[in-house]
Amino acid sequence: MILTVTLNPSVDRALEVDALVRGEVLRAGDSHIDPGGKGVNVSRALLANGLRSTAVVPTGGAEGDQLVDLLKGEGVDMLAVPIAGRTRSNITLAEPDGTVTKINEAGPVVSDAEFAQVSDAVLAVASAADWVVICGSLPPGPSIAAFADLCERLVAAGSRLAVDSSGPALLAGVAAGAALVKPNREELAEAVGAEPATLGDVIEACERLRAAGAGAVLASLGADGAVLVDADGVLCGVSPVPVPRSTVGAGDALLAGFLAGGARGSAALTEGLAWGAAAVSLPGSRMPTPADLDRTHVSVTPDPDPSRRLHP
Ligand SMILES: Nc1ncnc2c1ncn2[C@@H]1O[C@H](COP(=O)(O)OP(=O)(O)O)[C@@H](O)[C@H]1O
Ligand SMILES: O=P(O)(O)OC[C@H]1O[C@](O)(COP(=O)(O)O)[C@@H](O)[C@@H]1O
Repeated sequence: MILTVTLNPSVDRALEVDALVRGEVLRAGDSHIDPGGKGVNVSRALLANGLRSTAVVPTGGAEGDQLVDLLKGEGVDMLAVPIAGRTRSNITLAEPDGTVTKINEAGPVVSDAEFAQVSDAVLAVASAADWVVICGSLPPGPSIAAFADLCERLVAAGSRLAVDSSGPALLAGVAAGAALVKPNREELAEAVGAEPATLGDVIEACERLRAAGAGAVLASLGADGAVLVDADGVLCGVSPVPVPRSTVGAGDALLAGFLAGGARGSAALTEGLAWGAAAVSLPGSRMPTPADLDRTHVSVTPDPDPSRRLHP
């Protein structure tokens, strides 16, 4: 069983528009409402592929109730911790060429007492989980020290911890000795203070995060695929998608596929890339099912060209 923890979940509304024009009334085509937040999406992707997980989510207000209903509707096992604030709604505007514009709310304030309740709920069930996967932004309220403490307690208790977050929260996961971190390109750049231009730059940045405490680094690079750096060495892979439809949740699908594939080596990276590519081909933040997965277009190599330039 995988335990996902989304400290700042959301109700995600995706609208398809012909073209984004500032100051105009835009008429939406298709629209979707999905339960959202990065850990929630990992749980949804695992479930879509027949794998068990439990999603820990602080929830509050009408949107919190809606999130719980949406998760129930999809059959996601959850541990909802009530909070006083209102769960956020995030909006995605998707254009036909695959361009996605997202508006993410900051989210409700989570008080110290509420964060302690969430932490206790996680720690109470963590020992039964194969992985504890903490994903997404931190809500306003909890200090980085409190988040770092949760990560450290999980690692000390012997949990395999994965962290997919940004900024100080990502670095706290690294310093706590998370078994896996999953930064995207921007998060990696922020973590090491340098914008990667080549595959070699990405590999070097991943090695720096490993030196700082992370067991493995799975760096997702959008259309440039993903790089895995762990104790076994380096693997790079791509899975081209001719016409991306919505990249929302692609990183979450990649992470879920990587975990489902055993979290190690070429097979796991292939699985992650297949799930990521499939998510990009689906509308909104819909997570791929086995019927959506095509592993034949994935290529993974242990011997990448470090001078290969990333898309600008
Ligand atoms: N334009 C794209 N074409 C093909 N695959 C993509 C594209 N965008 C994302 N992906 C796939 O989804 C994964 C995660 O996307 P990325 O944008 O790096 O993560 P995040 O959603 O966390 O920002 C990538 O590693 C890749 O496998
Ligand atoms: O916690 P954050 O960073 O604000 O992100 C939350 C958003 O990320 C998502 O999980 C999508 O993730 P991606 O970044 O992988 O596209 C949405 O469901 C959610 O609205």
